[in-house]
Amino acid sequence: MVFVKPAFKLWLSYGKVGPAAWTKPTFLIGDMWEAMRARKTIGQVLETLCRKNDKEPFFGVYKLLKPILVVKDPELVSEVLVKNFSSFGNNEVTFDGGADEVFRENPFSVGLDRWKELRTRLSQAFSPSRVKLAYDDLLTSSRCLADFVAAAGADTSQDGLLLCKRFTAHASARVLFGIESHSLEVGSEPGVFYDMGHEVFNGSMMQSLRFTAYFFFPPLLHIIGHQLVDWKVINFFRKLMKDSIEYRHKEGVVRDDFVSHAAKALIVDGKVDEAALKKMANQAINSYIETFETSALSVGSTLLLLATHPKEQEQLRAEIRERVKPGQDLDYETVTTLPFLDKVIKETMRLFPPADTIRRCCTKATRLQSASGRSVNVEPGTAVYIPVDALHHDPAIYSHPHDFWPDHFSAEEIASRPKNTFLGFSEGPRQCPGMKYATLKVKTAIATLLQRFEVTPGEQQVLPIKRDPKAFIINYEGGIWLKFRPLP
Ligand code: HEM
Repeated sequence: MVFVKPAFKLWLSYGKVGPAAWTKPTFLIGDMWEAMRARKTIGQVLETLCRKNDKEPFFGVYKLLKPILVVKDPELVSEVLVKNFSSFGNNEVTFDGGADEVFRENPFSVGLDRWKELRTRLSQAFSPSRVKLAYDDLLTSSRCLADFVAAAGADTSQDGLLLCKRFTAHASARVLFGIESHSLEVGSEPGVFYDMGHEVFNGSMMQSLRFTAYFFFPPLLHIIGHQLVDWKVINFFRKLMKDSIEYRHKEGVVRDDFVSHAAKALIVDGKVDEAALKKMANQAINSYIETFETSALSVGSTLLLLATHPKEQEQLRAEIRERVKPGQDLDYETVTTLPFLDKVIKETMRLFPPADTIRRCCTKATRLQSASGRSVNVEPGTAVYIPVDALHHDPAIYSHPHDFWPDHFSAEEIASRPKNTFLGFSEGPRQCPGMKYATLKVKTAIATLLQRFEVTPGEQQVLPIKRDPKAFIINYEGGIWLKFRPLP
């Protein structure tokens, strides 16, 4: 009690966040209880609090006893994410030191000292020219997805999320590890490559507990262990990478792809350098984890929105058919320059962003001052949250905040709203380094499917679509159910 009361008064003691901009948290529990019980997502909890603090550029909340500054004014969002990186460069939870072997090689989870090195390495691996190299593999996987969908027949309502995860597993096996997986083989189970990706976020009770602790109460990880990625998964991928690189080296296989670029640094005197392999495999595992759920969900969400918006679906198909005649190949230049496809994908990510909250930690004392004159001193160690859902659904920013309205991404609408208010991949130096690759993957899959099928909601689809707060990243109540009718 002696400790708790002052902790709850902390925002007031900062003096600058006045009572109006300070929520009244539940004693000991704070403001995130509904998110902790999976009744709402964190993004939804923050969105409700943002509406209550409509006039405030920022406000204080509590996650258990931890005070968090929520910044919602677009100018200040830019300050935190882009302009004042020296004060807000760190993510909320960092894993430097002895923690999880894989996660401590991920720019997302390390402090600024290591971040730069890891980030540079990853940005090179996913540079625009390397992403272009991945296109043939992405197209092959998209065609396999279309064949897989066709085999089920027009009357079958298919589990859209499972389909999309099978697709990302297939694409990642080709692009990141240079192997063929069986995850889109008609009549077969999704296979071990899929299972390993699925296991990361849907593994044992202990894994789920660790992920929950990672988001809500990181000190608990010191007691229950930091190992977020199971050793079984890590060892599987390390061996896979080693075998793939050794095979190419022995057989003299030369392909201009991700794996060949990785292999160049790994073979020393005709043998695989084990230490370098570990690093490279950790990077590939992280990339597989980053892409497995997020890309699958982006493809699945886009298909669901197109299935429930036939007019937009038809408009998109007409755009594709105008550029690609029947029987003609969908090439890289075409996929990356279809304007309506680009709008549809961004609009899907606006309505249902896979990352609904961006969490930073202040590293250098600074002062945030809004144009309205309100200001707050932010001390090192303070957690700062950007409420992505609230910004994406704000009627002051988007003309049709709760509708599927691809024209939100027309040149006029973009010019009429403040910068950095679309945060599907975030903004600034920590913006998602896989953005170009993930976007290409989603676009290729959607364009390939729409060329061949009309998509409609399956009978089990729960409508209207609502997010399922129990999902680790994003899902919808009852899941995603789709039917694919072949087109002439
Ligand atoms: C549709 C798919 C994806 C979405 C929606 C997505 C979204 C995001 C978002 C919102 C962030 C947070 C950025 C921030 O903290 O400001 C992020 C970070 C990150 N993403 Fe992605 N991502 C996707 C796919 C990928 C892929 C394919 C990779 C593989 C390279 C990847 C690697 C990362 C990494 C390493 C970070 C941390 C970056 C840093 O802290 O510097 N993501 N992503």
